[in-house]
Parts: sequence; C-alpha cells; structure tokens
Amino acid sequence: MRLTGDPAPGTMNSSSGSGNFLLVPIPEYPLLDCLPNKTVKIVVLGASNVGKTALIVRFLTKRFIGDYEANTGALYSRKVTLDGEEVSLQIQDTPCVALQDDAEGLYCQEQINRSIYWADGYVLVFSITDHNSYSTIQPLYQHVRRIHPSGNIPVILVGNKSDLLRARQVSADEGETLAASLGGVYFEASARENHEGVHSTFLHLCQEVIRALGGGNGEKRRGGLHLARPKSPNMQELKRRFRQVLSSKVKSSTTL
Ligand SMILES: Nc1nc2c(ncn2[C@@H]2O[C@H](COP(=O)(O)OP(=O)(O)OP(=O)(O)O)[C@@H](O)[C@H]2O)c(=O)[nH]1
Repeated sequence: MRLTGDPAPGTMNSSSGSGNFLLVPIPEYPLLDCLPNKTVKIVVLGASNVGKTALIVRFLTKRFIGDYEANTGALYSRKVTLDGEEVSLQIQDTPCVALQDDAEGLYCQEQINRSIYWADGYVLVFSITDHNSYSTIQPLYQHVRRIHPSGNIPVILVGNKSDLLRARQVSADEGETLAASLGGVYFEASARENHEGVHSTFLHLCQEVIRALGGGNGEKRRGGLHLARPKSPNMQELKRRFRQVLSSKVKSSTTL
C-alpha cells in the first residue's frame, strides 16, 4: 500500500492526525548524488495486504504505520552503510499481484514488470496468516525468472506478520522449504513488532545484491525481456528537477 496522503514520493506525510501515523521524513537525494557503482535497487513484491509497505517503512524509519491507501508504487531512496561502505539504496514498493483463476499464472501490472526488470534484488513477501499469499510466491518467482532468464537472482522470502501466531496458516518449515527451492533465505518478520528483524532482512538482501553485482552495476545481467525502468512519480520528479538544473546551467552559460 501507499502511505495515506503521501505528500511526495520518497517522503512521509507529516500532517495526519492518526496516532499510528509516521511523521518522520525519509530523506531523498537527487539521482546525481547516487554513488557510482554502489547503487542497490530492490523491489518488494507480493500479494495484497501482506505488509509490503509496512516492511519498507519499518526498515527505513524504524516505525510501524497503520493507515494506508491503495499502493501506487512509491520509490524510496536512501543512503545506507554496509560493511563500512556507503551505498545508495533504492526500494520500489509495488501494487499487489494475484493468482489467476487457474492458480498458475499471475495478474501482474505492467508497472510491476518494469520494476522487476529494473531491480537488482527481490523481496518476496507473504503473510504467515494467509496461505493464499504464500501460494502466489512460486508463480511470482517464475515470473521474475521469465523477465531475468539468465544469471543469479538475489532473492529473499519474507513471512510477515509473525506477531499473529494464533492466526498462522503457513509454518516456518513451509517458508524455509520454499525459500530453499528459490535459492534464497527465509526470514520471518513482523513489521508491526520488530524493527531489528526487518532491518537484518533487508541488509541481508543488500549484501547479496552487492555480491551478485560484483561491486559494479555495469555488469548487471541483460539477458531478459527489455523493459524501461519503472516510472514512479518519484523518478519523474527527480528527472524534472534534473532537467531544471540542466536548463538553468545552459541559460547561465549563454548569458556569460
Ligand atoms: N499484525 C500485523 N499487521 C501488519 C504487519 N505488517 C502489516 N500489517 C498490516 O497489514 C495491513 C496491510 O499492510 P500493507 O503494508 O499495506 O500491505 P501491502 O502488502 O503493501 O498491501 P497492498 O497495498 O494491498 O499490496 C495493514 O493494515 C498493516 O497495518 C505485521 O507485521 N503484523
């Protein structure tokens, strides 16, 4: 989901009256500031209501948010320190995916396909309280594979809402078995109750991505379907600002 009344992609609303609502801005920085060869692009994917937005927000802000509106796919940018080195991290939230009636194919918006193509690493999320959301993971992974048919795909599987043990429909064993079949690691997490668990989950994936990229983005796999980078409002805004800066530079150099 998208944050209610999100004033600008990449920032958090600061005017909501909800007690549960987060008031802390997520710092955004221009693409030009991205560290060369040190940009990690992650996409968070999963069925409806599993806690994709809640996990991202928890990771970036240490806070849990309760109020949302439908997710339109915000992109969050952050600098993080990994193993003592600064890395530019971009995390793409996505609208939900759903299984088709035959339970094999996926309803997956074009915007999500773009995000999958763009990303270096994948957080596949289900809710431990919703077996259907677990069932979407395997087809979802196959879908990612179709877009990136060759190469290593850094992926982690997250069983969210681990605070709701009494409502559990998916066992930890099922999570681990599925993660192993995808070639990733399984994490159980609670965006609601535990920041540390969520934090180490995302950091693990960042490290996997850096390893897979071999320290440089230039080597990124290119075998798959060619799709443009996702057009999140955040990216549009950054492009607009970039154009603005360029045109002001041109103007000032021509007036000299
Ligand atoms: N108990 C509990 N509730 C959670 C947790 N994470 C998220 N929720 C709640 O689950 C609901 C869905 O969370 P979202 O983060 O919006 O889920 P989403 O996957 O982005 O949802 P879509 O927009 O439908 O794709 C919200 O009511 C959250 O408050 C969790 O760890 N524990």
